[in-house]
Amino acid sequence: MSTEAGVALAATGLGKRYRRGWALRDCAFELPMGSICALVGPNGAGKSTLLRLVAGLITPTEGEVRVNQKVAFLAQDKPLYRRFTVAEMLRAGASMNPDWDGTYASQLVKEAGVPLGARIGTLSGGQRTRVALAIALGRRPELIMLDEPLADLDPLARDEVMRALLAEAAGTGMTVVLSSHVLTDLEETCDHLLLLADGGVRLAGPVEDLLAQHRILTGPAGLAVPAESVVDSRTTARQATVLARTAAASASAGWEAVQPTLEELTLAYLRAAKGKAA
Ligand SMILES: Nc1ncnc2c1ncn2[C@@H]1O[C@H](COP(=O)(O)OP(=O)(O)OP(=O)(O)O)[C@@H](O)[C@H]1O
Repeated sequence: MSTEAGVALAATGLGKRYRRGWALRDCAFELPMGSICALVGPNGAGKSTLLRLVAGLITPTEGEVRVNQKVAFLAQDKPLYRRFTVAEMLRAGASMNPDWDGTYASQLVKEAGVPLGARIGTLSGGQRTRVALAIALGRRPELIMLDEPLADLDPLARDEVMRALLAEAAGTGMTVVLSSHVLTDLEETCDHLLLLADGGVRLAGPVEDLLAQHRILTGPAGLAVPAESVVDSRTTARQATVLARTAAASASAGWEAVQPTLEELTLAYLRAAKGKAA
């Protein structure tokens, strides 16, 4: 592990066991301050558990996670009171957070075009998310974690929420951890990746480095695969497609090698994890 300076959060040997078994085990990674990190993994991989551990809502069974920044957490169910008006919800935010920046939270709500007098229950999914985001940001966090914030939003609302979030991050230098199943939402926005499967870290690091360390190889079916570095391989009657670790794989005879996109890289690791679990 490198020095703590510039590190937003760092996990070592982190594990959480519920009554039914381990949800997360032997988890180690480090996230630099100011990074925008995609947290991905199949259902039940441990993403929410990890975010809840970082937020301090649950305690680790083993290991530790060190958090060096002031955290806000936007949970999957976006806890907002349906009968409250937006203004009442903002006041509730103020009463629950001693270092609340009310002017800032109200400004974010106004920028989102959400009327302060509207009841939460009458808002669209996108508007509700913007209010929940404004309340999370009203604490002026240095690190914000969002658990599938875009899940129930249409593409336009997803785009708007994402833009609002990234504008905040760019303006403040805030670290962002964003869990999502929609890989295309993450492709253009995230500079770090944390991929979990079966309660373990499968891939972690700067996106640029991870992409540079992998190649997609395509070649005729039956060609000898560079076995030691294969993450995932698929074959049709004519063609084999392999995701291989290390750029050295590009030298393998007969294969055409290109750097994967983030979506291709992530899908290959998710497929590989599913294959192992099956
Ligand atoms: N409070 C809890 N009590 C018992 N088991 C739990 C609890 N929370 C999560 N689990 C279990 O821990 C494992 C990891 O769950 P978690 O919700 O962290 O996964 P996830 O990656 O966020 O999944 P999803 O993508 O479906 O939201 C699952 O097997 C889940 O059933």
